[in-house]
Amino acid sequence: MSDLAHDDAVAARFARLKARERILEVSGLVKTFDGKDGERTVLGGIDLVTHRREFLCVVGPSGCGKSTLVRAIAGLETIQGGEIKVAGRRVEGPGPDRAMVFQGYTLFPWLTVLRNVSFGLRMAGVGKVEADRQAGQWLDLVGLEPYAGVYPAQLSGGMKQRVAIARALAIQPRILLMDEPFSALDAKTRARMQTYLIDIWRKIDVTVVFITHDLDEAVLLADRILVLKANPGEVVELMEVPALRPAGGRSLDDPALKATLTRLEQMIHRHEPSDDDREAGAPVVRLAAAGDEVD
Ligand SMILES: Nc1ncnc2c1ncn2[C@@H]1O[C@H](COP(=O)(O)OP(=O)(O)OP(=O)(O)O)[C@@H](O)[C@H]1O
Repeated sequence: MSDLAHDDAVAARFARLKARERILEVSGLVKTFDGKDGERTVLGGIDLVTHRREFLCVVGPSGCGKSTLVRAIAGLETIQGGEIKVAGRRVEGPGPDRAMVFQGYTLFPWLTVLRNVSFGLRMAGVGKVEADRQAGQWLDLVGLEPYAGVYPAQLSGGMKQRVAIARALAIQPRILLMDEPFSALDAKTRARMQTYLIDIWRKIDVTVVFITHDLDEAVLLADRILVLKANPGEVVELMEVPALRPAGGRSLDDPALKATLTRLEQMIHRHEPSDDDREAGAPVVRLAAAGDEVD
């Protein structure tokens, strides 16, 4: 594809995305916490619109409020200003239209894989036989049907996260909220999980909000990337990733993705905490950059 045809195809893709229904609308979101030195504003007025079936990544320095934002969308935090709407309805607390997957393995160790996945369905009043049938289908989707009868302790880290994804999706949420779900996994497993997740997301009607520290992961996965800065957490930019989704998945060799990555790194570098912040005891913040691994 020529550069121009590629740019046109990307523009058409974003036009289609933005024509879709608004699933998540965050306006003027303010979140404060009481600390020993008084009230601290963690999120200082966040505005964000995410469309149906969009894949949104959230990046920003440690402590900028990524988890707090996602927890607020989940309905797990009281907010001090603004509002959050999911499919047009104001969020007042947790609900089945939103499901979460965390970094740590949060499966119930005393339940089999199948029962872990059917748990939410049973809680929602679905009968045992039907809940198990549906759970089996979700396990099939994440490629773990053969492990239905085993216990989480018998699974690898990547498999546990696939079960956690199946469990979250089983209640058919509108939004899947993922807080650094792959960051405890080794690089190879993590790459495989990214591919699995994109395959699953393509097959079902769900909008993903995915927090990551890893900018490579963000450009490989996202339609758009929400870049936050810290103290207080505010939106720096909602960046469109100018790439299509080829059948074999995106590659960091794609010049458009390389350029996006460079721009992201520069943007985050500009918003890193100053020496004054560091001296004041704020956590030293940086994101791992491509080609900058420790050995
Ligand atoms: N329950 C709480 N009480 C007081 N302060 C809190 C609470 N939860 C979070 N904070 C503070 O709010 C700020 C934002 O935290 P949050 O975990 O949302 O950031 P983050 O961007 O997800 O960080 P990280 O990348 O390190 O996970 C931090 O300074 C944190 O200490």
